[in-house]
Amino acid sequence: MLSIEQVSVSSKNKKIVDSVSLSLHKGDWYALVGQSGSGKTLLSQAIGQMLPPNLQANGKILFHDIDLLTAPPKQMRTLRGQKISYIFQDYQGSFTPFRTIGQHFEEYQKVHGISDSKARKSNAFHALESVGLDTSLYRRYPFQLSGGQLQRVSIAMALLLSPDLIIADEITTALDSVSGHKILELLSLKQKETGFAILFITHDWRHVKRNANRLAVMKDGKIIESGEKDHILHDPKHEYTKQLIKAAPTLDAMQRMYRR
Ligand SMILES: Nc1ncnc2c1ncn2[C@@H]1O[C@H](COP(=O)(O)OP(=O)(O)OP(=O)(O)O)[C@@H](O)[C@H]1O
Repeated sequence: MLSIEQVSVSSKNKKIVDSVSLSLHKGDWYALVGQSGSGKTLLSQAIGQMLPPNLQANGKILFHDIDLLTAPPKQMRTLRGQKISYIFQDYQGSFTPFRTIGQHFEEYQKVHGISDSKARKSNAFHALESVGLDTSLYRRYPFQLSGGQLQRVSIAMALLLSPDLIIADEITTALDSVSGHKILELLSLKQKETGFAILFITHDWRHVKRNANRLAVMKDGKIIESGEKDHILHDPKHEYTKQLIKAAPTLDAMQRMYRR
């Protein structure tokens, strides 16, 4: 479904992401892990032509045979939301404070060509319910919702048009661990229902272990190890991967806590 081939991201004088290749298949939960500043976010932004203007991506990113790096902006605007959706860590920044949740749903659907206002409202209500939220939230303002509720609204919106690919960048970082865990359970449930693939950027090995089926480890702009999760967790080849795994000693303790 998504094939990233030899992709680099550079500024005027520096290559930040260096010849990265990876591919996602339908239903994959693909974790992208690695040190801070290794280029995970920039790689994910390159997929949707969302890079900051001072950065340039090279290589090929094929999504159902469309090269996303060269697709015209109009086509990208349609693809984003309908086929590829982003969910961010900074969910608060995704909402305009003086507009209700309902107005956000309205705007999102209008942009994507849903012209029937009754259908838009019913879609929004259904989307809220599908992520376990009460439809009364439709009339509320973002500041009247908790962090976990707002991130649920982001997920409802991201899934509204049934995309094939979700790009989730540190989506639980700003939440407490129980809310974060619930958000990932929700995403996993939705993935089972609809079969989207997810590129899941995280620092948290607990989430990798629980949710991912495949993963890639990035360091200094390069992928140093990738493949099946079980394989890498049990037999890491690269010293840096071994260190990352070792640095998550609370893993088993946390799992015991979740099971309780
Ligand atoms: N617009 C930009 N111009 C120049 N350098 C940038 C720009 N945006 C990010 N960088 C640099 O590129 C590197 C990679 O950033 P990126 O945000 O992709 O890292 P990351 O792996 O996602 O890190 P983290 O895990 O901390 O979010 C960092 O050193 C960052 O400072």
